[in-house]
Amino acid sequence: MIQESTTFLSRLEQRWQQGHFVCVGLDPEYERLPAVAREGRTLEDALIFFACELIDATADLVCAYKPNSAFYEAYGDVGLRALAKIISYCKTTYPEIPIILDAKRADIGNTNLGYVKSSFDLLQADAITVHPYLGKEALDPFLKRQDKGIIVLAKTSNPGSGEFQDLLVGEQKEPLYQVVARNVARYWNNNGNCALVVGATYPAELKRVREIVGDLPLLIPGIGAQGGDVAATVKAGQDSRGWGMIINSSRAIIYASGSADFAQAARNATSSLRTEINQHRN
Ligand SMILES: O=c1ccn([C@@H]2O[C@H](COP(=O)(O)O)[C@@H](O)[C@H]2O)c(=O)[nH]1
Repeated sequence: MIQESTTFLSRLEQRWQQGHFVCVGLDPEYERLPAVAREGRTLEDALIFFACELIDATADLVCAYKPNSAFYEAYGDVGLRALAKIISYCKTTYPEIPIILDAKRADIGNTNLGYVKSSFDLLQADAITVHPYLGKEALDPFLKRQDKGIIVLAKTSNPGSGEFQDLLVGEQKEPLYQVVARNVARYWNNNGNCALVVGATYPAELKRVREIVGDLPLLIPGIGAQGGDVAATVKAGQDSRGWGMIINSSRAIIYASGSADFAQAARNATSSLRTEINQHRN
């Protein structure tokens, strides 16, 4: 039996209630880390130091953290150990803040059991991003985890996302991303643990997804380095309560300064984004 107060969604809602909608993306590239993080440290320790300093500097301002596994996998065992330690640090120090592992997993059912084990049971992430291409049946091992968040790609933020996602499909000739959004909200969310990814770079599509899915949570990347507009994002993305948004920014926050003051600069950038978001909420 899962205690409702410990689920991904309940913790997210507690953060929203306090006006927190920014998700800081923890996507470190060693070469871009400030000298103060690199000097005198191993690669593993530098990644950990950088991320934990960012977490300490922003924890009172965010609704979630989102490490993208690619940035850690790129460093092999060292990176994966760093990722595990960063997640463990955050969960121990700030247990109220959910951690989204951006890994865009999904395979056939029994292979997904491996992904579920590695992301939720070993790494202890609270939510994971998955792609919908294999369908609900295959994703069941993820969807069964009532305590976790299953965040399905619908309309991604990249310039070429329309190649497949905008294809008109089915009897209604609807864009594929809208069919994904509807199916996830209607048929996949039996455990109340689903969310969708919709890029801030597509505010019209974001608005349409919000109309389709009601109050389902939306992870919205594309603010900051990708140029998404905050006002348009909030207008289109907020739910009936003025909540429902996990607005991610990675590079614009974590590299706000390349110097010793990087953590304070990240705090300032997070705080400005938080203020701007709240200015545009109903
Ligand atoms: O549609 C998507 C899905 C995921 N992402 C990821 O979010 C961050 C964005 O980083 P920025 O530095 O703020 O651009 C990154 O991890 C992406 O892989 C996305 O951008 N768009």
